[in-house]
Amino acid sequence: MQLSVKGVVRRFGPVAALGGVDLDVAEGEFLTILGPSGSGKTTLLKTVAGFEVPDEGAVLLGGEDVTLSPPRRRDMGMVFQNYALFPHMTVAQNVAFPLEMRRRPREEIGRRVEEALRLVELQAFGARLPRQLSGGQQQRVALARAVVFGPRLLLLDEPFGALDRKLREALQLEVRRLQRRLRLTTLFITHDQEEALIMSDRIAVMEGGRIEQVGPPAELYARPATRFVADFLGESNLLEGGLRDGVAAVPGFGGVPLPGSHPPGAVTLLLRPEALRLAADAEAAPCQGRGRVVETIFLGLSAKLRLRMEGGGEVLARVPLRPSSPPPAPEGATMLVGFSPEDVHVVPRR
Ligand SMILES: Nc1ncnc2c1ncn2[C@@H]1O[C@H](COP(=O)(O)OP(=O)(O)OP(=O)(O)O)[C@@H](O)[C@H]1O
Repeated sequence: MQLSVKGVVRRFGPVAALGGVDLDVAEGEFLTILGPSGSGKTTLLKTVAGFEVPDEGAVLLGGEDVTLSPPRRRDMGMVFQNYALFPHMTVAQNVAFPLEMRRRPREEIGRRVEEALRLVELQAFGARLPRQLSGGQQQRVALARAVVFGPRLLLLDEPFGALDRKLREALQLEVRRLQRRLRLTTLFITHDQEEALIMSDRIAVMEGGRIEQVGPPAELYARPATRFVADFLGESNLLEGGLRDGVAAVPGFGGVPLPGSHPPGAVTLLLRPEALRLAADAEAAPCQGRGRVVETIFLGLSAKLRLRMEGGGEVLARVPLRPSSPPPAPEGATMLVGFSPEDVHVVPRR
């Protein structure tokens, strides 16, 4: 169901955990709140869930003002990182719990629990106790319990935080498939930018109790609206330069002619590591400089190189590797570094 957060402020003494948040989540959308620790993600989620009452502003669910409704009236499904299952209840009893609370008929409960367990591929585990399951299986039970009653909204707060990487990746895809299949409007919280990029229809980047930018992953990655977003989402080279007549003077690279029109003055240019070309690959690049490799990190599919530019500054380059590629350049090597101005994004200043 459609969710609107309007001008929400939440203060804890002198701290404004939320400093005026506006956010719309469309019906069926998977929206991720991404931000560093302390940026206000959990406070925002709690406000939506009804565990926090905002000092100002409103929360609307399907157009209905629920700002003052208690959590149980909001009909939201929730999964938290440590949202423990009831340890003394079986898996099936855990999943049945929200239906029991709603006093659904026995026959319906049996049918829905079975359906929900099938959705998370745990139909054979109904009789087990939570402690007889792995961490990933427990989170799948929590997920089944969150969706079994057909919630109006699904809230996920770092639900994979405690799991190892492989399991995390498998569950990310599983949650996404389930969310699409049930067309559940979902608010997901993470501080992991990679996870946000993988899962979301849109991402809202939070910092200091405010939303810095909201948009589809590819848009935020390619055209961040602030320096913070550019830096937080993905890896970045943020080059400072002076702009005159459409050409930015960037240390290490000389003049960079910028596409589009920009007022003269100081500019910040974003250049993603994969936009940089090295050595022979850089020969045809319109913007060039020379750099000395100060660090090489082999990553399997690619290599990451940190280069100190002649003329000042450091850049990070990422070069794809094939099985037949020669090993990436060793530390100490000096090489041509180039890029094309089309791959540059001018980060707006505010
Ligand atoms: N109950 C509270 N009392 C006082 N301050 C609080 C309370 N809850 C949150 N805060 C403060 O509000 C700010 C936002 O906290 P919040 O937990 O929402 O951040 P977060 O982005 O979820 O962080 P994390 O990723 O570490 O969970 C922080 O400065 C935090 O210290």
